[in-house]
Amino acid sequence: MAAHAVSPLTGGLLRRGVTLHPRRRLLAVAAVAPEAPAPTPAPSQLPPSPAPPRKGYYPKRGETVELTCEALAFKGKGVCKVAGSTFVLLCDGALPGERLLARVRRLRRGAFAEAAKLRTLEPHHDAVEAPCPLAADCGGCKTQSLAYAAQIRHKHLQVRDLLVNFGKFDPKLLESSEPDAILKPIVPCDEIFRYRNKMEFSFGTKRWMQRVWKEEEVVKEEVNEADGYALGLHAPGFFDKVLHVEKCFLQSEPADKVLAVVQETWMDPALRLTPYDVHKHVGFLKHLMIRTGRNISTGTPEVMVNFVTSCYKPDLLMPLVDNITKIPEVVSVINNVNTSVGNTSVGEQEYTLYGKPNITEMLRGLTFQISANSFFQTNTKQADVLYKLIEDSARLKGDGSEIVLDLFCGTGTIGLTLARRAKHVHGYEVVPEAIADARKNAKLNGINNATFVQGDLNKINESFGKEFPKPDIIISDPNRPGMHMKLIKWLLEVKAPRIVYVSCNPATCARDLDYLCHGVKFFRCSGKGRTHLLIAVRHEYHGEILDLILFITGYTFHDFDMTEELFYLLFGLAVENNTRHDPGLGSYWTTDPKTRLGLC
Ligand SMILES: C[S@@+](CC[C@H](N)C(=O)[O-])C[C@H]1O[C@@H](n2cnc3c(N)ncnc32)[C@H](O)[C@@H]1O
Repeated sequence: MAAHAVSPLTGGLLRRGVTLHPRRRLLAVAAVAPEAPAPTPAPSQLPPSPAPPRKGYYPKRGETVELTCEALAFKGKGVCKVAGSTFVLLCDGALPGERLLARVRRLRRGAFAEAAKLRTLEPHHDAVEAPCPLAADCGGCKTQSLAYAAQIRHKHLQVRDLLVNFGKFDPKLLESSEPDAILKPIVPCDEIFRYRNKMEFSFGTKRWMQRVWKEEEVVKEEVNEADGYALGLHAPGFFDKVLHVEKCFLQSEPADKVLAVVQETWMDPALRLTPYDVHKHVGFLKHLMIRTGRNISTGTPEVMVNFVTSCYKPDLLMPLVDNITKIPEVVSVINNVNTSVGNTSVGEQEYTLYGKPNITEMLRGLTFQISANSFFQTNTKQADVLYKLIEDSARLKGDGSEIVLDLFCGTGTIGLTLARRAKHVHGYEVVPEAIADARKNAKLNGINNATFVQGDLNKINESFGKEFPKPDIIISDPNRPGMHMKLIKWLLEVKAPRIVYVSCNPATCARDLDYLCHGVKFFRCSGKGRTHLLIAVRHEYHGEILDLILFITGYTFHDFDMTEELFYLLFGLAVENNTRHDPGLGSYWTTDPKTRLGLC
């Protein structure tokens, strides 16, 4: 299969195996409506007048440019332009409405460039003071100085544009004022700090210093880097530079206590602890992962600390363990040993150095065990809201007659919350440890009508679906690359009356929705009845607030491909005459109206 197209604008993988033309990748952002202009400042406050319009401007690497940020792209990068030019420069830390000085870092196949922000010339609209003193330099949070309401507005715009440009949905139908508008309002998060139940900090040999600005002086990037050990989060765009972090507003207070104790202890020369050098591949400490759960009897926080190291030397870790276990909330200390040169935190071996091998958390009245490497939604409160929405959207009759298929089930959380109202839940997941956790979680909650199977949903064959009855409700919650074409094909063939699609990447979600909703040649559905497609999109920014966006569509299908019905009866989108090649299946996709009506 060809290399995946990685789009910084859309968050990564789009069409599997198809490299999108770089201009096309820009579409998702180019269509974002610019913000309303900021109120005009008094003449005394006016910044120096911008450079004259530069038509046909093309940046040079290393050049310092004055930019205006117009919108936010996926992962919070600012979409910036030089005055008078249409050329897009993506810039970390630039926010809509801001005028800034930046240095051009990379040119991306002539279609757009990446730039590093040097300093603000004029602040953005909706500016708020970032509570974290590291916010301007840390790769963890990118939009802390943007009012939360504005963050939500931008996320909404991004999702809408992705659905229009990649999902091929009619913008009028997406956002009509009718109650059946497809794009529902974002469900915001009540808590905008300390909401993450898991943070992963890196140990590093290159400490990234905070920038100090002197009036009118352009500080060189190199000045920010100094040799020295660090424990913290990566500087934006650098895998080898770590910003030293002593407390983090994203994690729980007990987790902050752990971080502080580790920081006080680990650099003591007497302990002979060394950070792992990602260039030379020497050193011991790789990552510090801190997870926060809840004691199911008392409801108080319980914390797991996971040291990821390059080899197994528990004696070296013991002084750290002794200190952190003085914190009453710490109930588990784990050591994952990862001998590979890669940067992941999953070890080949896992050892429990103190307490229990896992912590617990409660969601929708159920108890879940979480081990160091199992997937668990990172915002517990918002996960509760999401699962409630899923339950509502699934609309199980509650008479115990329906079959639920939970694809990408992780530790079984969604399926288990639905099991109480279903006949049986069948869960599929690739990670064996997650399947083991799912089975344990079923037992822990006295649920006997759930079966969890380990399997790779990217590699399904004709026998998939034979081992369980035809599902009434399918939950699909893939990770960021979205669903494989084989799975989409199977979903279209099985014609479950209801699909709930939960996504953490609106770009691949938009692509999958296009495939699911707008037709694939050779896929035809027959039969009559009501079919609903429900899509819940969990819109996640790295280190940012988790919002939920719920799309609900319903349609009736008759003799045609279910996607045709959706296309014509529900959305009535304009038909284009073009044909796309889908290398995943070796077949052709078409938007030809005759094909869409199943007449081919
Ligand atoms: C976004 S998580 C969802 C987990 C679960 N539904 C939840 O809410 O906790 C996606 C899950 O898909 C699993 N996964 C990723 N690729 C997979 C594949 N090819 N086949 C099956 N499962 C996969 C991951 O291990 C992860 O547990």
